[in-house]
Amino acid sequence: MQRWRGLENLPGGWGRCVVTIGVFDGVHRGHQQLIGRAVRMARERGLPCVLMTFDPHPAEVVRPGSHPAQLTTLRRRAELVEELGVDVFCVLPFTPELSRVPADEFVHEVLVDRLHAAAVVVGENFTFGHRAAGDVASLRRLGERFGFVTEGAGLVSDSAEGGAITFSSTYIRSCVDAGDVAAAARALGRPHRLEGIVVRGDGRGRDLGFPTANLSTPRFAAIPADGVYACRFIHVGHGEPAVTRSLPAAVSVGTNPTFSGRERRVEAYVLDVNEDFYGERVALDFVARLRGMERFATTEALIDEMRRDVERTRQVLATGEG
Ligand SMILES: Cc1cc2nc3c(=O)[nH]c(=O)nc-3n(C[C@H](O)[C@H](O)[C@H](O)COP(=O)(O)O)c2cc1C
Ligand SMILES: Nc1ncnc2c1ncn2[C@@H]1O[C@H](COP(=O)(O)OP(=O)(O)O)[C@@H](O)[C@H]1O
Repeated sequence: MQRWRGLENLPGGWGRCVVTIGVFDGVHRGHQQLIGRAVRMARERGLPCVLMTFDPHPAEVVRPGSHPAQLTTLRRRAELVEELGVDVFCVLPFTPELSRVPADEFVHEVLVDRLHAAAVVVGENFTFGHRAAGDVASLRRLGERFGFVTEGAGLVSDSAEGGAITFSSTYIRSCVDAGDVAAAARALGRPHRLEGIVVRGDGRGRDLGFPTANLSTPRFAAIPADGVYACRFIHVGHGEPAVTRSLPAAVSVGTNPTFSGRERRVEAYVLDVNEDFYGERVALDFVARLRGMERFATTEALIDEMRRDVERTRQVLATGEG
């Protein structure tokens, strides 16, 4: 998969392509169907499939301070869409100028002049251009004029829930925010992943018998509600070839009220290992919520509960999808 930032450096002799456009935060099951459709159309026509996305999130540019919690970093989004068969991951820097480009001008300049779109695939609720004036109908009209096909794909619902839940990034953010990581995983088609770098904490964990890797997370990362979770701890080794390990972990999200902490922390006790993770880039896949964050009267009571958390983590990950 090629990765482009902006449209200034397209390869020479760039021909036609199939384009799908969106923020695609989470690359959830609805996104997966849409992208799958674009990839199939591209294959049928013998053309490359270009996925166009934006950075930063358009909401932040249109209404500063309104950046939604981010389900996937740009790097993770690229990884996930590559698995779906996308040929080009194209990131358009979303600037105030771009937000003011009228819909028809965006189509003409970006989709037609630059990308030479033969087909454009978007969700049926897709809007674009200044004041979100462009929609699937206007895209279709412009496509007839400029010679590309438009496909407005239907939104995908969860059949297990009787179609009551339509998959969307907003719905998944609310699941994560409420700590319902199982519902988030159903909508994503995989557990919600939080990435981070391991930093120093208060140096207390080891004395408790549970050293924890404290994660420093990206600025807008979607962090599950305070509580204790069974997770998979993902660590990519430094060897050649790099080996990725997925280890069971009991994870605490919260301010450590037992010790009257103030900062909200994400800490992972990785089961059955004793290893230095400081400075490492790691990730947590949130599989199940075990309980809420509690303030214990004594350190011993906390330790007893952590032992139970570890046992439940073992059980959940042995029987579940983890
Ligand atoms: C599985 C697990 C469950 C935890 N549950 C709680 C809890 O309910 N209440 C609390 O105050 N701290 C809880 N903690 C956080 C500990 O207080 C924290 O790991 C300890 O203070 C070490 O902090 P440090 O890594 O900054 O040294 C939990 C930690 C783990 C790993
Ligand atoms: N099983 C383990 N799970 C998590 N971290 C571990 C484990 N074994 C060793 N460590 C290391 O110990 C550190 C945590 O020790 P801890 O006493 O909790 O200090 P801190 O407060 O700095 O996190 C981790 O950052 C990691 O480098």
